[in-house]
Amino acid sequence: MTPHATVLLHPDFRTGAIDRRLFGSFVEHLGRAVYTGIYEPEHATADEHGFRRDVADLTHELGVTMVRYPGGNFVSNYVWEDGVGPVEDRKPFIDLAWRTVEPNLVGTDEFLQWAEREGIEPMMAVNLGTRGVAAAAALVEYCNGVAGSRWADLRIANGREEPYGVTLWCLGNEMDGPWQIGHKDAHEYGKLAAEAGKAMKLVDPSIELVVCGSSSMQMETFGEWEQTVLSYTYDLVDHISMHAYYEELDGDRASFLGSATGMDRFIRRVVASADAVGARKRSDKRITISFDEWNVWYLESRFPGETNLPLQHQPARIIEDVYSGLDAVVVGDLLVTLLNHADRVPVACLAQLVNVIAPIMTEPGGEAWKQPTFHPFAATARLAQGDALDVRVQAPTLTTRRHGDVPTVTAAVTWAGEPDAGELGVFLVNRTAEPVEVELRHPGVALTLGGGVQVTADHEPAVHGPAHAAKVEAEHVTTLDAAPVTATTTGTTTVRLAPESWTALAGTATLA
Ligand SMILES: O=[N+]([O-])c1ccc(O[C@@H]2O[C@@H](CO)[C@H](O)[C@H]2O)cc1
Repeated sequence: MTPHATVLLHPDFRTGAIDRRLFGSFVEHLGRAVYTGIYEPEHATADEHGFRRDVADLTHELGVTMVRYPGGNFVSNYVWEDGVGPVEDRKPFIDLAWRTVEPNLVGTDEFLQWAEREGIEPMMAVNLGTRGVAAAAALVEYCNGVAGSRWADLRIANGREEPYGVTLWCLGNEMDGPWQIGHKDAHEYGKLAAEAGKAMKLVDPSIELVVCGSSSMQMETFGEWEQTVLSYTYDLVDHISMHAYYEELDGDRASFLGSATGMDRFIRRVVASADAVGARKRSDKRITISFDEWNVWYLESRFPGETNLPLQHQPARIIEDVYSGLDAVVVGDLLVTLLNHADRVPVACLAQLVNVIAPIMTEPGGEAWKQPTFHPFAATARLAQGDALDVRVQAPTLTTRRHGDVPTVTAAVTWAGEPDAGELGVFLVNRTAEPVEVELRHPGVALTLGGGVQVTADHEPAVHGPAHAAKVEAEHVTTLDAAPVTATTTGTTTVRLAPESWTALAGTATLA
């Protein structure tokens, strides 16, 4: 039988090393991400610091390497000094981004110590909405400074002697978005980011800076924004941010299943925009991408919009999207795109970690459980090791309303180990409603595929709660003891993919 698609791979053709920070996530002071999410002192599993053990354990199982904090839109009106020092002296404030009274029980020290205890790298954001250069530099000094200066000494007085050594810093959040508190145009933001970033690196030259790119590819200022902002900051920053959320709109399943091709085009366009600035500057420096918000989010179809939110005095159930098996297939496919851009995307954050558009859900005082989207992320974080290979996929395309022509099959392959003997991770997506045969072509390479994980899409609306999540898991997430291989010859291995599915397989390979 003629294969539906072919995937050509060879270890001599590599895209780049997979930075472990690709498996980051995000905890914002938003809804129940912090309070009754990672932190709930009254919970049965809470540790001595008030953080939920069950959530931390699921975070480890998810394979999250890094967590971005404290926002998001929240950071653009956050006064970090109000969140440090004795808890009893801290004052609540109205967070304007999500119209919620923030009690300031968890702040910089509590978050950074949680991340440290859990072995997770923190990624911090500074407020460039309502604040500026001085507050940003002070926060870097508070986190990373040694004894003998004002803000470092304040940290020490607050009980933390050792600097935290936070490496990754976001210069604000989505500053192009009209919804952002302290929204700016590209020139205003570019100049402020350049000055804030300069000051922050003068405090600690070892930090890496992320400048804000566009909030989405649909923003009117997209492209122009990237080039203007980088014209001010190119020599200073390390990364430019990308944010993208995908959803099924108007029952357009084909477009939704093609989301990862939309993400791929978005990445290529941001790379082109950044490289255009570099070319103009005759610079050999390459700006990389921090894809620090990505996920499925039913934003347009279900989210009421921040300005309509009633003022909340308790952690509220804001944007607690419930995910389906279909959403999980798309999340797996988005990870395929990220792997295929390993050379330009070293940092990414699944937005978010818990309760808010999240793979982990909790009930206050109750259980914590996995959403269907948990599974492709966990399997990819586990199996994608070493380098991403530069694979060549040939597959028929189909035309979608939102993304134009998209391939019916996508693939990523990773190779860890020696140049002539590697452990493989093979990630394959079938976007069609029929099973397909995919021929892996590996000339000169002896390849053995083992087991893995398969996720299939469903046709049912997702229902909130652990019982439905468990049902989706039972029916649509399968541990494969063996790869679904249907034929082999020297140099080819054919696998069969279920309809609308994401499959991850482990393998071993040696040069023949
Ligand atoms: O497209 N939009 O309308 C849109 C609106 C808000 C928005 O916010 C971003 O997503 C929020 C949730 O992760 C983060 O706090 C923020 O950075 C991201 C996109």
